Amino acid sequence: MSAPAAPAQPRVAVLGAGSMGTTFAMVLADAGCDVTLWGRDPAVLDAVDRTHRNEKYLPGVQLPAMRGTTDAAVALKGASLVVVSVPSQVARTTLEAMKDLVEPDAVVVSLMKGVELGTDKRMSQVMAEVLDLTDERVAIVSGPNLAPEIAARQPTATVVASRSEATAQLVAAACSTGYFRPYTNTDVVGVELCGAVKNIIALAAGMAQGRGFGWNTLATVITRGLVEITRLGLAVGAEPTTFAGLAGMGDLMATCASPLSRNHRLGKHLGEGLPLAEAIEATGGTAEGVKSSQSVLELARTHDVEMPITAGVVAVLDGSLPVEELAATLLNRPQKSEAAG
Ligand SMILES: NC(=O)c1ccc[n+]([C@@H]2O[C@H](COP(=O)([O-])OP(=O)(O)OC[C@H]3O[C@@H](n4cnc5c(N)ncnc54)[C@H](O)[C@@H]3O)[C@@H](O)[C@H]2O)c1
Ligand SMILES: O=P(O)(O)OC[C@H](O)CO
Repeated sequence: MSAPAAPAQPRVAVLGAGSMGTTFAMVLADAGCDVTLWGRDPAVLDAVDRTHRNEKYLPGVQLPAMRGTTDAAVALKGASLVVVSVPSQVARTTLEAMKDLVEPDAVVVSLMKGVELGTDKRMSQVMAEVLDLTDERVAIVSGPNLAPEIAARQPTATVVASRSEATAQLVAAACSTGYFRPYTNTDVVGVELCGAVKNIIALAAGMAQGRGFGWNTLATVITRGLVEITRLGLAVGAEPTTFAGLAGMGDLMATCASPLSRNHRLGKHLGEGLPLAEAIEATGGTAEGVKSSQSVLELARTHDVEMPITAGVVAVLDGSLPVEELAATLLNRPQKSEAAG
């Protein structure tokens, strides 16, 4: 089956009116798409519809013209592209409630960077399962894409991945603007895993910063984090070239280094000694790594892949390892060759 043809001005439904859903809706509208943003909060969606502002998630940002609605039927009617941007752990229930409303040929795009708890499935797998999608109807957008910077229309690049190059090109064309440049890729597994696992590594980077450690430690966490991501990715069929790209090293650098990252901030709060519940409260927004660390570690165990940073983060989060002991736990493992990966 070939990829669906692109209409001149694609009608797009964006599901999830948080910081990334709203930001990507802005990119799509700037790129010339006819956009409807769906969310649950009537006050937020009413303001998006009437004044094109979302002060709750993107304070001070003037959005281009778009519709806002809490009615999924309104958003999905006639939409040839459906973009999903809810927290990963609610993707399945959100889509199940709407599955009869999605147009039969619509391409469904995930912005989500998580792995489902209980099933260890990536978001493209969850979407395909719930909506009964062929490969040609599934795409992922992932890269160094901190929403507040995109919303300020700062120069940004990303990766649009689909098993179908034609679908990736169609989605890339729909979101291409003077400040947002998508590259296509057919490695859905690699692009998606990079996006989910970098959040866990960013938690570790934040913990290191919260403990007062400097650049050497940060560079070590990033570099050895990439080794972990690569190990797991290769075990589940990712392409080796993806890890050095925007969705791999690119997103890892942005998320581990920037205080705009919720995962980084949450890790920092933990490193400074806040208990998990207080750290989550202080961070605000969705920090996917908290839950995905468990599913990623399970996935790693299923494939017999060693992920010491991920295991350490899980142990800190579940309270079995004090955050002050994380560094020593990682550094005191048996000596090994870097060439061993
Ligand atoms: N914010 C970023 O910089 C960024 C960038 C790239 C990708 N992402 C990814 O995008 C996804 C969404 O993140 P975000 O930053 O927009 O999160 P957010 O916390 O800003 O917003 C989450 C949105 O989901 C809604 N939501 C929460 N529970 C829900 C439920 N049960 N059913 C339906 N909707 C629900 C919230 O009301 C909110 O509108 C995540 O997977 C994240 O990793 C975020
Ligand atoms: O705020 P975070 O930690 O979810 O990171 C946002 C994006 O994924 C960065 O690319």
